[in-house]
Amino acid sequence: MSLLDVRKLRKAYGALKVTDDLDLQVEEGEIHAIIGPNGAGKSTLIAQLSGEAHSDGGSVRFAGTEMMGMPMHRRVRAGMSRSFQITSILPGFTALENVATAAQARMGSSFRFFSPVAEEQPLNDAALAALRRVGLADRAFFRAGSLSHGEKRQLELAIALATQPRLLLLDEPLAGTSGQEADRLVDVMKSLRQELTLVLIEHDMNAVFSLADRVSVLVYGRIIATGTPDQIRADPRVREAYLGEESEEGTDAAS
Ligand SMILES: Nc1ncnc2c1ncn2[C@@H]1O[C@H](COP(=O)(O)OP(=O)(O)OP(=O)(O)O)[C@@H](O)[C@H]1O
Repeated sequence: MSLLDVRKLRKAYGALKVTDDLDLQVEEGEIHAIIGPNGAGKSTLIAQLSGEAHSDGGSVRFAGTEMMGMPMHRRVRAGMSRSFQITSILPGFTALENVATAAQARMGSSFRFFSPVAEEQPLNDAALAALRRVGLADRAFFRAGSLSHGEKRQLELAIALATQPRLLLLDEPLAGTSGQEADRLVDVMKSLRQELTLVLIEHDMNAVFSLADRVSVLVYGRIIATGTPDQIRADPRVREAYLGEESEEGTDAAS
């Protein structure tokens, strides 16, 4: 049984079918990248999986349980969490406070790790562990606003990790980073493979092909191919629909 089993997922904006009977299977422990041209529906898919966006139909089974109709905080408690954009970080609060408060808010106050609210130590311990996990422990007491762009992206990861997910959904975790910052984030994601399953949307093809165990290609709201990076590179349907000649040079084919 796949950890995440998506069948016939649908969502339309008026006449525009953004996800169109989409099927996707994600296996436990893998890093699964979703690539596709601009406007293919990647962000919408992540929002539908996390419960942030309503779906018109279909099934999203996570660890054997149907998630459709469940609000986001219940999916988080079930073990499915997504990272949020830098804009959700509170610049005047420390990195530690950001992780602790955001994780608590996402799970609701009744979650076992973070209740009762009056008892802050377990909350701070969990937040610190998450910061350590992404290599940001030495910035725990720095104001989030003073962190570099790459560190803010690490902080986003820590916030998502503090909810102790079994499956982590990442929407462009490398956006806006380059060089060493991107390399550091790729290393952090690789190290997470041992303990959780990652689904990520990413435009940086070099990162995708070095990081992912499997890649799914989304075009016009449907997954047209799933396979290892080598299989995807060699797939004529993918080349025709999406990758084109740019992939041969290892450039960013999606932007
Ligand atoms: N709230 C909305 N209302 C109407 N149309 C929307 C809405 N959100 C997204 N769309 C449309 O749905 C399509 C898919 O958008 P989405 O952002 O999911 O694509 P994407 O693959 O993530 O694109 P990109 O790679 O550019 O981020 C686009 O045509 C977009 O214009």
